[in-house]
Amino acid sequence: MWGEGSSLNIAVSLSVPQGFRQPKGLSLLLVNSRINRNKQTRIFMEMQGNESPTTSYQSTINIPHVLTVAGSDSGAGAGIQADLKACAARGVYCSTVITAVTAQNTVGVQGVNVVPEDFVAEQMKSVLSDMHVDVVKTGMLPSIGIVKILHQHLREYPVRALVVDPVMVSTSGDVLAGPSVLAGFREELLPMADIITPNLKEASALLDGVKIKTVSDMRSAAKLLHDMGARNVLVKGGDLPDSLDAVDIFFDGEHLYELRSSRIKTHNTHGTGCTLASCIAAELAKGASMLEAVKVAKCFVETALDYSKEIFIGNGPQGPFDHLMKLKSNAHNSGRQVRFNPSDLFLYAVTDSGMNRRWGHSISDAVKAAVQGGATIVQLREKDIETRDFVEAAKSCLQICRANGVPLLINDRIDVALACDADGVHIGQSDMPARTARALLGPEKIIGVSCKTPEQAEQAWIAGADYIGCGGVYPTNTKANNLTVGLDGLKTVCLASKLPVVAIGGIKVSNARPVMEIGVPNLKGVAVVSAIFDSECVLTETRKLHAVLMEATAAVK
Ligand SMILES: Cc1ncc(COP(=O)(O)OP(=O)(O)O)c(N)n1
Ligand SMILES: Cc1ncsc1CCOP(=O)(O)O
Ligand SMILES: [Mg+2]
Repeated sequence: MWGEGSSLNIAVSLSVPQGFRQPKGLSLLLVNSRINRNKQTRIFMEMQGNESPTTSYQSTINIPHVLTVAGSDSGAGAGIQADLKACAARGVYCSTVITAVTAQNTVGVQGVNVVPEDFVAEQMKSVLSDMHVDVVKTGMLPSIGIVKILHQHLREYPVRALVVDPVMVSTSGDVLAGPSVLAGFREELLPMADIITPNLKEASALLDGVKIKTVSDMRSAAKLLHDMGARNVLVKGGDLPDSLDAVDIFFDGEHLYELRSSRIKTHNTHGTGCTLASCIAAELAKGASMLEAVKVAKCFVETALDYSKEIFIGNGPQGPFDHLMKLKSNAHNSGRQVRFNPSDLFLYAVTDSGMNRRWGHSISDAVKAAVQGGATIVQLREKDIETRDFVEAAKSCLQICRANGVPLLINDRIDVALACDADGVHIGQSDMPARTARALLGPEKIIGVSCKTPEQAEQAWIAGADYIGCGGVYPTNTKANNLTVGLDGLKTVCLASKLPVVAIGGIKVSNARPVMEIGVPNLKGVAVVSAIFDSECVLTETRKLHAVLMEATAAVK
């Protein structure tokens, strides 16, 4: 149902009368648009041309849509309520088929009332026969009959992807689906699932009680579940004993990925599984690849957990977290499709207003030349510019960068990054903490942090950064009082860092090669200011540096 590179689900269909052919000189004109009751944007178009009369036709754009088939949680931390909030936070429409109503709070599950099977079927038909659903996500499926109904409906109304969260036991330990449902999962749902997201207990139950106690066990479990028919498997290691990190294993049938992040110390974890699966579904509905969807979903959950550490709802041991309160991400509106690719760090161009003034270059002309010369990422480091001018310059640079598929980051200024919807920020040890920047920017934006020591690199990773900048590798005049760490210091930080690294400080055509050749796989490139911007022809200097980096990488391989 789902494949890498599936396109975004914006379909514009134009219905014209049978036998209609567009006459010469006739054009389509968008004259009006509005959202109707069925969440479709209706676009009214008119045919205009020499010939009269003018004819009106209608066209539709579908909004990404997830259907969740799950149980209701009266405490609203998990189940249908979590799914609705997760989809809303990710900017996706969510319809619901309720399979059971639970009386539940932060203490546990006090009661379960299973919805009659024929009424589950009726809800499913109502939604699927009327609305365009991109992705179906399943949660609590309390009976084998309901599993079968779901199976039948998915055959009758195929969707682009099926995300199966095999809910069996609540976080409080209450059983939500008995052993008979297990057979249904194995026989009916796994072979249809584009991804299945079991926790350790669920993975073990699906595999006839096999013990899963280590990351290596998780890897084997992911492979076995894949063999049972699921196209992709995410085994969640939240319950892994003695693990300081949150480790999940993702297997796409070919590659195993170990997705690691720091474990967030909080009791407010009720509903994380439902939220994660719904976020994956939402990202798939928007057109992301499976791995990208999983990574964004994991980052979203971590950020929400971190910012809900202090909230207090209910008196039980496991509270809900807040999907929306402090996550003000507008990233789903962003023009970039891909979040962050470490290879973007290859030739990292950092602007400097003083240098541009000296050579009579505008910021956008300098950025354009750098991008044309081969820069793979751009950072606007404008230390002495009015905020208003900064935002304007950033907007025009963003257009240039977007047109060339190059990410644009803002140095220091999270407000400017938000104002122009830049792709991310670069922050130093005395700038805003990376964790706070992440909460403000949301899970999709790129965050880079300057680090000179292994400890700082560890902290950057814990805080949710995407890469680190390490330097000054060589002495520099561009940044005052900057400690030089040298090639050895760079290597030490790279070896300690779980994140990709870009080297910075005094790097130019004549000395870039030894940097690229330090022989550490996570050193992904060099960041330069004066080497390219302190020159009359930014294009030529960038090209020269690009050639040196290419040679150095070819020699290393
Ligand atoms: C890629 C990259 N690495 C390091 C820095 C330095 O950032 P910071 O330490 O915050 O210093 P300023 O650049 O703000 O003076 C960077 N900008 N980019
Ligand atoms: C911003 C920064 N951070 C560490 S060194 C440095 C300046 C790099 O500039 P240049 O490439 O001109 O040496
Ligand atoms: Mg800074």
